[in-house]
Amino acid sequence: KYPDMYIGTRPRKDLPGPKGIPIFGNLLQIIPNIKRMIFWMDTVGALHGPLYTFTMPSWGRCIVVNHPSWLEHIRKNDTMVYTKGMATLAIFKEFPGPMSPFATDGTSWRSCRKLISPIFSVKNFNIQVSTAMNEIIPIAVDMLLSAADEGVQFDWNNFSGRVAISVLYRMAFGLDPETINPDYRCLNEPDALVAAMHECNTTSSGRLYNPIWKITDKFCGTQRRFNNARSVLYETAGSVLRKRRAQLSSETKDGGQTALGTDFLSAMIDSGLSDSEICGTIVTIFFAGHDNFLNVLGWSLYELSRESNWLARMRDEAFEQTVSDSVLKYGDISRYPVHLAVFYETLRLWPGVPKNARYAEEDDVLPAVPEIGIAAVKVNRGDYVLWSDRYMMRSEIVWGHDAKKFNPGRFLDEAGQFIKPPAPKFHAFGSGPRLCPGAQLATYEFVAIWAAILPHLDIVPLDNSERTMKDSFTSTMNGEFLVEARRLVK
Ligand code: HEM
Repeated sequence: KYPDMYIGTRPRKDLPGPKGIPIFGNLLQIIPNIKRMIFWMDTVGALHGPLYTFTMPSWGRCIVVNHPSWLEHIRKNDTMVYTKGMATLAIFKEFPGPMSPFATDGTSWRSCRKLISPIFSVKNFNIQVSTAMNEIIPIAVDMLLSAADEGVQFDWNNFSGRVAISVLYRMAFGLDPETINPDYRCLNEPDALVAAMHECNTTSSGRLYNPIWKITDKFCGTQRRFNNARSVLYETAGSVLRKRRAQLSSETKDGGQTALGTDFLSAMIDSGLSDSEICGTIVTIFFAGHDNFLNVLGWSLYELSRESNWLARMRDEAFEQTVSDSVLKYGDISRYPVHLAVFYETLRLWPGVPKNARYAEEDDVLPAVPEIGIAAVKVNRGDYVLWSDRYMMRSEIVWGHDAKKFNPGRFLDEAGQFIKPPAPKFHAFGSGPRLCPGAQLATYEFVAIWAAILPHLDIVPLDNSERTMKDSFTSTMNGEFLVEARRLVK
């Protein structure tokens, strides 16, 4: 009954795809690729095109739908007709946790998005984000200058990860996590938060295509390491929250006005959220904001060091726009079209979530795509639809003949103004109801940090050869990215 597919799945003779074996479907092809699924999907996509199918335990029937027209349809119906599905939800419920929009669908998802909204809608968002950046950027630049003066080599990804944590921590709590300081030697100090983020992210993404992760993780010690790392994150959030609540209640007892402050924590306390809701939201923000910012800083340097004319244009823009030594404000980023174009182009080639999936709660039909000669596609209730932003955003069908080339110029008009690409053609921040709420924040962070570094420093990778990414939730660079910082001779 199941000649080439996983037991319980329905045959799909109308779709191409790699041939499986009875009962197990494509599991034997997937097992060696569990930790490199993105590359396996690239290889299978090169053979079968943008639409193909495979089956495996715990997921069942998977249909790969690598075209923006299908994504547009799926993502409009996200959280209701298409949900994350049990296989993925089980992983996200462990981390970032059950209170997170990543781990919920339908009405629970709506409540979780609401919990997170005070952060993105508070009136003084401009002030709190700009304040955090104003504090961290001078420290980061001083650290780079100290590395330049000593002529030391360091890992740019280590630097970027620490900047990412520092910015998030300051925005969340209005405090300095002391992850980075003006002396480059801080990069050699172990940092509990950075290590915990790394452990939670790597373990979670390694679970995605491992149908028996609950068993394997228990026996190889991963579960214990993961639990410890997750506790570090929740306890950090919990202890800052307890202190803040104690401070607020002593101010109230004294009969004074409580000064809530302008950080995310204050915004959430002010909206009446419970302790567990606040801690869950803070951990979600760390999960969502850390890796992606680290990655885009790394991949932008990688691309810019191979296309130095764009680096020169960014530097010219930074010199022209910088009127004083202060860090640019949140509202100033539209004056940096080249920085914006580089940010978007980096994310096009190295998207935030390179592969993703949804579970069909109902029977559905994906629209025909006549330009690639594909008729409407039936999706059965219980199927998973999978897509690879990496595949689509490097696809010549979607982005034209130079799709694989780093060319920020595609996002600039003739007058040099930035043109924001439409979603879901540009899908690095997702689309539909689950569109990334941190997109503007990340854009600002990117522009602010590069505009502060470039007038003072050259960051030079030691090895300019081609680099690859690891298979993880995000486009994480494989290995260290060793660089030297050099003071700019004016
Ligand atoms: C370059 C930086 C970033 C990129 C490329 C990025 C990308 C994405 C993508 C692709 C999604 C959709 C995932 C899905 O549909 O399954 C997403 C969701 C999300 N992002 Fe971002 N992100 C970035 C930065 C941030 C930051 C800085 C924050 C917050 C501080 C943030 C908060 C979130 C949240 C909370 C969600 C969950 C949305 C939901 O499921 O409703 N992101 N992000």
